[in-house]
Amino acid sequence: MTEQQPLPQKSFDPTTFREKPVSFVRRSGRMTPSQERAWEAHRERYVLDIPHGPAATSVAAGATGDPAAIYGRAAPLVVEVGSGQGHAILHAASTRPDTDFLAVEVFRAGLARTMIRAELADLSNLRLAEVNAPELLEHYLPAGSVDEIWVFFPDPWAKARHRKRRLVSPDFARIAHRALRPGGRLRLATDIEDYAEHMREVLDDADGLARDFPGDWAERFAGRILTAFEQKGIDKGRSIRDLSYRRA
Ligand SMILES: C[S@@+](CC[C@H](N)C(=O)[O-])C[C@H]1O[C@@H](n2cnc3c(N)ncnc32)[C@H](O)[C@@H]1O
Repeated sequence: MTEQQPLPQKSFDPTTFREKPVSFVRRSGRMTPSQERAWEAHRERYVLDIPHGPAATSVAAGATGDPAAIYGRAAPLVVEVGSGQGHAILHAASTRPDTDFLAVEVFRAGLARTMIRAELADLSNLRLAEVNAPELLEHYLPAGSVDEIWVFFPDPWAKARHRKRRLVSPDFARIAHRALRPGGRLRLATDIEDYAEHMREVLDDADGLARDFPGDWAERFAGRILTAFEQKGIDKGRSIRDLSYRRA
């Protein structure tokens, strides 16, 4: 009798396993020696110590954070999803000392750059989180605790088979609605026309979020500085589309 061979199994990788598709492919995260040094020296001051779940950038079940305890005061909170190198949030944190800011990014070298500039400016109203942003907004932060969520130039995932990875989805709209306080805002910008239209369609349909602009697109949000990333889009002749939604 021949023994039946087991079918080859896909191996289970606990560092990438998740229930839902994510909007990023984690880059190597390799840092320069000076970024490594800064990361070690200042992570305690700036990086939230969030317990991870099954994936390296997930939020462990039951992990929560209290903004008043994190910043040592009660102040409006702005969360930037996918802060990249931190240009927008560093500018905002240094010009608005009465507001607290949280940069959420899965790319550690980007966070290290943000941290170096935060430390140079001695910013006490900025923190960094190295996690998948939707999980932080859905589980870690208390419901109604965020004044503004910023999503500037999210990865477009242009190919049809990758669309499910787009950050802005009906599920994200629900998560943003939960995290925002009543009257809070979700601000977005992109240089990819098709993604701009997708975002507007999804968010127009979302329960509890209302368009906060007349006409087709929002005005450029004055607090959003021009980043190198945006400049590249402009150089390619792309239109920059802003959107703004208010939580009922
Ligand atoms: C195209 S870049 C834009 C960066 C920045 N907002 C800017 O305008 O320069 C998108 C960034 O979002 C980050 N990102 C994508 N999905 C994310 C997620 N689910 N959680 C946290 N960061 C994410 C990526 O690592 C990447 O750095």
